[in-house]
Amino acid sequence: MSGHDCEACPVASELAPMGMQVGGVDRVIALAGNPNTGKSTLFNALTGLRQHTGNWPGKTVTRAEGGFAYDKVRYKIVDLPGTYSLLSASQDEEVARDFILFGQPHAVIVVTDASALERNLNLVLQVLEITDRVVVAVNLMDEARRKGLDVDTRSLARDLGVPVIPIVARTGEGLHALLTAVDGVSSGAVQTAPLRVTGTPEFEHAVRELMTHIEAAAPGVPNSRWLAIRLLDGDARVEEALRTGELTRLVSRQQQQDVRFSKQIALQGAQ
Ligand SMILES: Nc1nc2c(ncn2[C@@H]2O[C@H](COP(=O)(O)OP(=O)(O)OP(=O)(O)O)[C@@H](O)[C@H]2O)c(=O)[nH]1
Ligand SMILES: [Mg+2]
Repeated sequence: MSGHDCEACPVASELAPMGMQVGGVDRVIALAGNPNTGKSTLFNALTGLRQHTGNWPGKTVTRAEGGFAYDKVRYKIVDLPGTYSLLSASQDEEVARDFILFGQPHAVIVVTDASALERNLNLVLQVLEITDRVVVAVNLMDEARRKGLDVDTRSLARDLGVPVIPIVARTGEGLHALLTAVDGVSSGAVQTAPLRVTGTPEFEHAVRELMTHIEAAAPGVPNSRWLAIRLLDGDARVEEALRTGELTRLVSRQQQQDVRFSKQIALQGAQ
């Protein structure tokens, strides 16, 4: 991979207003997950001491961001607040949701607790509704093993349609496999097929109708289904993004980014 500077890449213009500095990095990734699943431990394991904290603009929620390089790719990693949902019921949830949706990170690692997977999957599914660039890290595998729990990450990966990697963030076990998956998903080389939850026929009908309107208003929008569901729920932030044209601007940037990825992959293939 070349020493591409993300200052000039499309994602930079979305991240700058969020107070992010993206100079000198190739890709931006985010860590999401329920509280206490080991996100910060993983963040520290990946970044060492190269981390900064600050507040989200206008919000009191603390943000930690840092950098690391893996396989010659320079990553910026953002540790999102721990949340049980992304429905913007609290500032933490809004920050995490807005970053995943509007910050458009190249990949989101959802950190889960191996001993409480079922409960953690709720958030995984919500993230999958927004983006297909997801890697699930099943953390605290040491604790699960101690409790005699067997986690079938292969079946889970097949069912969720995204890579699922067992790790022990505290000791670094599984981090190479995790970063290999992150590389594949964030470069676009690995295409995921995320599981999406469906509702009653009436609900699906309403969603489809709204999707048509959203896609007409913002052609090529990558997550019109999620946006439609949020609109049905009366989500003011999504409504505003549609009304102000913010979504349309995001779509054109996303398309430029996809072209950039294709070029990168072609270049890598030619080397
Ligand atoms: N045994 C074990 N403990 C871990 C592992 N990863 C994290 N922990 C511990 O789990 C606790 C929570 O870890 P954090 O990294 O603070 O979790 P978090 O997701 O950042 O928590 P919030 O920021 O509150 O959402 C800490 O006591 C960690 O030391 C692991 O792989 N194994
Ligand atoms: Mg934390």
